[in-house]
Amino acid sequence: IPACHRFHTSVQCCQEAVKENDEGKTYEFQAETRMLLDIVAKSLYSEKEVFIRELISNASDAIEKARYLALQGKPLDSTEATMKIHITTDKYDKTLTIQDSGTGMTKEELVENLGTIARSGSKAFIKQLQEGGGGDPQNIIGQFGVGFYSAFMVAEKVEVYSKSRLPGSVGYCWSSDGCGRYTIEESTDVEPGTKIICHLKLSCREFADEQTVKGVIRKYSSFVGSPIEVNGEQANSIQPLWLMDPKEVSAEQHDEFYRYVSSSYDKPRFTLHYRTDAPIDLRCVLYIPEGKPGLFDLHQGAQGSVALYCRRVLIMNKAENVVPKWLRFLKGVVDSEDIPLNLSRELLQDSALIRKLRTVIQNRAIRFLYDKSRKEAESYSKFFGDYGIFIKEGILSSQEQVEKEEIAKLILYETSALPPTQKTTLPEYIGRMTADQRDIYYLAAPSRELAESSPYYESLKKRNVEVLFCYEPYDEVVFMQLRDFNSKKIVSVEKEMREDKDAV
Ligand SMILES: Nc1nc(Cl)c2cnn(Cc3ccc(Br)cc3F)c2n1
Repeated sequence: IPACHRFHTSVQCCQEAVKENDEGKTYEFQAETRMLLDIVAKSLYSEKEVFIRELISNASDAIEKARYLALQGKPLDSTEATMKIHITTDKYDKTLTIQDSGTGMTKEELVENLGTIARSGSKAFIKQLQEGGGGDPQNIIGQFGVGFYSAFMVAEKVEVYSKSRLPGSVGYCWSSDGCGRYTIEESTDVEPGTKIICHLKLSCREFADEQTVKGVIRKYSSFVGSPIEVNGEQANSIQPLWLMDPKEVSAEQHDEFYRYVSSSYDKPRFTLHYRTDAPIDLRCVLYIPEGKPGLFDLHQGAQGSVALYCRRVLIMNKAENVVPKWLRFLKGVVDSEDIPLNLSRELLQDSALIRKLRTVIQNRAIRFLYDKSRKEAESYSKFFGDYGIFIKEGILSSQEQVEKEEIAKLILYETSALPPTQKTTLPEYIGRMTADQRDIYYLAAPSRELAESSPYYESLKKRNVEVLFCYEPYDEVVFMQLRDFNSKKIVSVEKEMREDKDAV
């Protein structure tokens, strides 16, 4: 036991007051630690069920660590059998037990992993939390241990049996009711690793039901690295496609994964599978559906269907802010290690991290689609026919000219330079401009016939100047909003002619 616990002197003791009592030592949490743990246990999470995700994540990390140590040549029976997470439910005792054969905890770690919070400037963190700041408090709550405390959202008592795999370690039993006091004592016949028994509150007894637990695992932990068994039956199985090398993944695997993430029965029209580690760690698989968007999908408020993961663990299954609104037709998974694992819904809303993620994804999606418009003009044109409305919305809703022009690279229009139904992009129009032409011209008309017979068009035709045709009122608004592209003015032929006439 660290010195300060033995000789209880107010100056030295950094952590807990120690009171002797018959069944071993009872510790008190320091005030800050207790405040933070109360926040974690009461308000940090939007849904209580995430405690299962947190405990599984800690168990999985502990197994990963043990696997890593084994690779380092430390003596360890790293047979696959022990590398499982065993979950058992008992409806009669109202308990949920999660056991792992990971590295386990020493007595110090059992105490430290919760106590470190007090030392890592929790006052500032608590203030930030209480002010609801959108900051990224990755330092503390992403850390090992605090997620554990979410168990007290549903448990009136939690027992932790743990034995470290360090040679010569003995097993301990840590127990607490989550109200600031805990006991810790040596315990015999503890397996190496950690076993956590949650004695559920009466109001949370649903988590002693096997089907409920399996449902929560399927929702958040389908892709966790270690096999998870619930009452002896495997409960997670799906391969995290996004972590695989893009070249290794077959079209069939994408079809199956697409159906899983989009809970629909069609296939992906386009698949964007990529990873980057700068400016942020990001692995993602994004799909554009074969099917046309439904009226509901068009709806501004329609929830995106991109799920946000952190290290294979689901954080949010309809992460609205991860992709920009105009890309809400994308479906798939975004996984970033830079997201603190157990951030709640509220904290994720508009954090700087999410904004960075969104920008990276938007730029990559634009580049991907622009490539498609050049390499697969036919399928891109079909895509634009079905989804162009979203892209035009993107131009109208974006705040910066640079971003507007980036998105504008994706729009297709009919043009006087190509036969009817063939379309061009703005960059292609510019590629055909003659040296003396300064502006990009467009003409709004209800149809091609009317456009070509318009007097405005006649004069430009004579001067052999290319004119873009737009038949929807919406398109005209897009051009008026866009104003410039690639430092060329976008000019309506009508206005141009009127000014000339006025000028004459
Ligand atoms: N499963 C597992 N395995 C390992 Cl190695 C660790 C390390 N920290 N934690 C979180 C934690 C921290 C303090 C207490 Br008390 C309990 C608890 F689960 C772990 N959980």
